[in-house]
Amino acid sequence: MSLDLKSLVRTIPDYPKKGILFRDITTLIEHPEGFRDSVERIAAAYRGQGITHVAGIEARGFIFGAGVAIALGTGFVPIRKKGKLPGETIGQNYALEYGVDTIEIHADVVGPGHKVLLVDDLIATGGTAIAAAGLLRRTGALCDNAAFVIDLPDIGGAAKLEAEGVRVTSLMAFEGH
Ligand SMILES: O=P(O)(O)OC[C@H]1O[C@H](OP(=O)(O)OP(=O)(O)O)[C@H](O)[C@@H]1O
Ligand SMILES: Nc1ncnc2[nH]cnc12
Repeated sequence: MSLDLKSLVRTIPDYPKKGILFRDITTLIEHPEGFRDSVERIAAAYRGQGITHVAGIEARGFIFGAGVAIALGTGFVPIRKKGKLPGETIGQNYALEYGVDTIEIHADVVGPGHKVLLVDDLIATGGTAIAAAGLLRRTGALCDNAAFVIDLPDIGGAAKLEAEGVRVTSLMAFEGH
């Protein structure tokens, strides 16, 4: 029988702000089969599709994105929070469910002819992922697929990302906020 990955995600109410139900993946990744199956199920959906790079969003997207890149045999592109990358960067501001932030990539890391799979742990408003896909596309790379461990469909981010022309998959969904 396949492992119930959703049961391994812990929910913590009122973190980091009152009213937020925080979906905590640390309990999923400390479970050996839970971590391995999460990565493998994402990778399985994209094998043979010509993905050249997996891009992961700091910080939780690095955990799953790096694993998926290894599983697919691709390079890994870190999408970092502002000021962390040493080379020339391009950046994008975005709004979070609970604040604002800026993400950056190296300007020369991917470009025309590359097909990038975006990976993150969770999509809520979609602000982070839309900013990330936009950054990758500004390089000339193709970014038409994004994979998440968790979707919060009632917040609507996955639908917004789809409307930007990015096909979205997720391993589980939590209803409500
Ligand atoms: O769909 P959105 O509303 O944009 O929210 C989703 C993003 O929020 C979380 O990251 P966070 O910015 O909290 O950073 P962290 O990974 O460093 O904890 C999560 O890991 C996603 O990247
Ligand atoms: N509800 C939530 N739980 C965990 N991470 C998040 N990032 C944005 N919203 C979140």
